[in-house]
Amino acid sequence: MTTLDHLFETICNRRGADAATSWTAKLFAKGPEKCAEKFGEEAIEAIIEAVKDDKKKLTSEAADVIYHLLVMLAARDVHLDDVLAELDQRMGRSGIEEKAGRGTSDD
Ligand SMILES: N=c1c2ncn([C@@H]3O[C@H](COP(=O)(O)OP(=O)(O)OP(=O)(O)O)[C@@H](O)[C@H]3O)c2ncn1[C@@H]1O[C@H](COP(=O)(O)O)[C@@H](O)[C@H]1O
Repeated sequence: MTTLDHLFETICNRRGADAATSWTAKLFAKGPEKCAEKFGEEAIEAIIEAVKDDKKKLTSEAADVIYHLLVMLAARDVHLDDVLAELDQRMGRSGIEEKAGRGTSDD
């Protein structure tokens, strides 16, 4: 399982969790619109660091962007696998080929 797969699974498992102890559950409780807004904010923060050419902060902000992208997708019931399949299709390759490369334990 890749880092992205693992993170997406963790995020999905936070549905209905205690918002007092889980940031993800807190975001889900605020609704998909708030999740989308938060993703936008994080994207802007990443843009700022890219423009400043602060590689360390850009790396950190990029991680925030990816996390909040996955929360936004989950909030609208869009699965990460479907996004990855779309990317595979654009590269003219099959998802099976990619999965084999990822060394998933479930196949
Ligand atoms: N990758 C992340 C991650 N990246 C960022 N964040 C949180 O996203 C928040 C966004 O940062 P902000 O500076 O905008 O926070 P803030 O100012 O308090 O937000 P506002 O109240 O102003 O909206 C921070 O509180 C971070 O903790 C994350 N929270 C969780 N994860 C992952 O999700 C998993 C589950 O987390 P919980 O749901 O908290 O259990 C964790 O194990 C991590 O792997």
